[in-house]
Amino acid sequence: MIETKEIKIDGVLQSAQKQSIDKSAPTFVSVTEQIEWIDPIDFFQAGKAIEENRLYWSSADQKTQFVGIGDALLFHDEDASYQDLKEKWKQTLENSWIANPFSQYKTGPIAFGGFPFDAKEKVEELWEGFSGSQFRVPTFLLTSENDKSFLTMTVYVEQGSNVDQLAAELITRKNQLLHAPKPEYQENHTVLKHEVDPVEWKKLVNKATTTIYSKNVDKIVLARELQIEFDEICDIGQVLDRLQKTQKNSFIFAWEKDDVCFVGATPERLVKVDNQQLFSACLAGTAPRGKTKEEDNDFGQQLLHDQKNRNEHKIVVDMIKEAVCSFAKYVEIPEQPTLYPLKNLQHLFTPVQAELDQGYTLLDVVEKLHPTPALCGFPRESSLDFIREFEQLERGWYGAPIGWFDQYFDGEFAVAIRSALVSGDKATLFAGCGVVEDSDPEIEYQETNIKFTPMLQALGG
Ligand SMILES: C=C(O[C@@H]1C=C(C(=O)O)C=C[C@H]1O)C(=O)O
Repeated sequence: MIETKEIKIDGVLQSAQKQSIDKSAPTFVSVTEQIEWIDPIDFFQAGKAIEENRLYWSSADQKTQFVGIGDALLFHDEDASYQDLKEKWKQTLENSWIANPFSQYKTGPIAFGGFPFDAKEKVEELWEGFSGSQFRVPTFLLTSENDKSFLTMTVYVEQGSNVDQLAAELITRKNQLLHAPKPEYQENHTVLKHEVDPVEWKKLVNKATTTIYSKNVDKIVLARELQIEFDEICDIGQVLDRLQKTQKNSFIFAWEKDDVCFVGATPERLVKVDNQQLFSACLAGTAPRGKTKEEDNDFGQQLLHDQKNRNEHKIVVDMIKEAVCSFAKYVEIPEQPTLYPLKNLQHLFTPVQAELDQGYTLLDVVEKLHPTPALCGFPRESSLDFIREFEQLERGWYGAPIGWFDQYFDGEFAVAIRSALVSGDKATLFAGCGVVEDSDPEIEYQETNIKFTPMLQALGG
């Protein structure tokens, strides 16, 4: 890996080509520059004009946004192996040329993507383009942080590449993206809404409670689907804009592939690693928000003292604690949960902090944590068996790790809930909830209805 501060694209490409010739192998090139501030969603919209896959990520504190356009590199692994991904990334970086004077700002070569909830699930029509795990390093990556904007361009340079032409093409497309006219946001309107078999779903909740009662299972998380149709092709930029404005304390994400886009606003951090500092979160146990301050406070206090929700939450805390302990010398977890307020509901929340032992990376932790009992149940194998056998829906990337990592394997993954798969004028929304011994199907059904709300509203429903 060569790292320089020289950022003139033609100079960098020429140097990289010399390296390709010396090593008889293509060089992975990444060049970062600071640019004038640009609105991330405008940049995302401008990406539509150059007809390349787009992606979007906003941290839950809304201080960092990433927008990616194009695929400089795609890791697609049907087996969704975490270790293979780690190895492929290391190999890619071995023969690379990284020109980045701004590496402290989450810039440079960064891979974005997701894993399936269950790598053994058969991929049917709905999730067709999203089989296995897929990670992409965008050709153009906008990093927006603390009111500063940076652009990282990434390409492969081969021994025989015409580097002058390559540089000229990159500059043309970059100018198209940066100087596009302010895009018009198209209003999305939902014209049809179809809940997939709510009666059957409630029966499934009953079946889960019976199984929990009679067998050695403590918790099973069950999901359901809501299908909608729009009067026109859905504008993802509009959806992101609404999510960004309404869903505080949430990671906002979009990962587009060939006109299909997985988009959502999830409150649930799986894990973040920054310079071996690890941050995870336990989020399970749900109540609605109140209409008045008093009612809201009452709902929150009831949730904090509700034994059913506290049990559901504790299962998640115990598992995450055990998993993180296997990678870290010390782990800090408060004794009692607090409330995590969202626009439409509130959750029980326990933060987790640790120092990751040398030799382990973000991807090792993601592999160990997923699926947590917040999305699968407990014990993992028995609840997964139940989901595989009885849940009537293809989870795909729903409920699975989605996120990013940089050249040092620093990065962040969230759990892809409160999400929808949008394809043209149709979308499928997903929501689930933890079922325990004393769960009531009607109450769980109502809880999933509230969990659909943020996406439904952002989609114009
Ligand atoms: C499964 C979902 O949410 C999860 C389940 C929760 C619960 O059962 O209380 C709370 C937060 C999430 O961990 C979802 O939103 O689809």
